[in-house]
Amino acid sequence: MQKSILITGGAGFIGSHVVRLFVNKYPDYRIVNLDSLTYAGNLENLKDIDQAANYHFSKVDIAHEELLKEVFNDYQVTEVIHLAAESHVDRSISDPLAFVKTNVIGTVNLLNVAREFWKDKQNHLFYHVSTDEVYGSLDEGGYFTEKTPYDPQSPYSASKASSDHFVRAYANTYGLKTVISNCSNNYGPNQFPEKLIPLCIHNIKNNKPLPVYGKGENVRDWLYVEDHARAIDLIFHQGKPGATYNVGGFNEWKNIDIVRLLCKIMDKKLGRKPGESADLITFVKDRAGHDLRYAIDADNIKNELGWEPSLTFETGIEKTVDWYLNNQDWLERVTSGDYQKYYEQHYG
Ligand SMILES: Cc1cn([C@H]2C[C@H](O)[C@@H](COP(=O)(O)OP(=O)(O)O[C@H]3O[C@H](C)C(=O)[C@H](O)[C@H]3O)O2)c(=O)[nH]c1=O
Repeated sequence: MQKSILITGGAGFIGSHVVRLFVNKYPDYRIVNLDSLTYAGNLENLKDIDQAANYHFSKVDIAHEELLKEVFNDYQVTEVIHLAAESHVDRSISDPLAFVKTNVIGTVNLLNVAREFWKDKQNHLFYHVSTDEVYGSLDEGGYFTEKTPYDPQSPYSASKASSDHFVRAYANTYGLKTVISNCSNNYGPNQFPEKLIPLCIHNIKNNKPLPVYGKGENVRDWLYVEDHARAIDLIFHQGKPGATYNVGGFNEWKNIDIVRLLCKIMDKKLGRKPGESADLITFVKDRAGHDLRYAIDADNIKNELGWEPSLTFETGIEKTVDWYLNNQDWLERVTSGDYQKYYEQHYG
């Protein structure tokens, strides 16, 4: 094996796309997917590659240092791509400690195990996959660059900012070779339907209200998840040690416009009258401390590593809607919580 890469959170949304890309593209790498299978982690997301010779799965929580040590030892881990995280802002508002436990303590555990296990630190890489939310909230103008000061506003973004700081502190203090990327909102197949896009697709299909927070004026920059996975591949192989890379789609949308677009696409696909699904739009109480706008300047990764989004938003959103409509059973299973049982019966 050329490399033995531990990918944490590999059963989650972004993680599963990264695991698939690495397993298929690098048959000479051992890919170890480490995931505690919380509500948002689902091995069914990987059923197309889980029989591959270079794929391994380990059900471990990153908050459990002793078990992490065993995994490093069993698989002789040479690199880490760390994606495991609690990621939903609304959940962080109702349960901040869960975010501290996984995103902060879990990351520090992982850093500790890596720095103890890797004797020659410069031969190994610890890659932390993070979020643009660490930069805070923009008003109408400007973009987040790699130099924008951190200004996290939610318990979720505070926990991710903290984990970014720990990664940099371990590079500075212990000589760990690290890299960090901060990405904008992802969309695509396998996203848990608590997030805006899959939630709306699910609710439109089932004629349920589409909850738009506040006036729907908040802006997000959307990137197709496979394009994010491609960026992670490039950064992992070619990123400068110690560097930060911002990843984004140059694709800003107000929430209300995204929801209206989804209604329009789904009206057509479901054979509904134009405007029928939009009747489901329901303005609800705003998210506490709701960040107004995120927008990434992704010029640095473009100039340095030659990365750009490969899909237009029109293509990506069509593919995404089609995926959820063709995978209604997946949606039903993840929303009912039955998917673990289903996976064990079918693939376990
Ligand atoms: C679930 C939901 C959301 N919204 C609004 C709230 C946001 O302004 C926008 C997107 O919300 P969502 O929760 O899907 O994603 P963000 O809060 O922007 O955060 C996401 O993108 C970043 C980069 C991460 O790092 C997070 O992990 C990821 O969850 O729609 C609504 O109006 N109604 C709803 O029901």
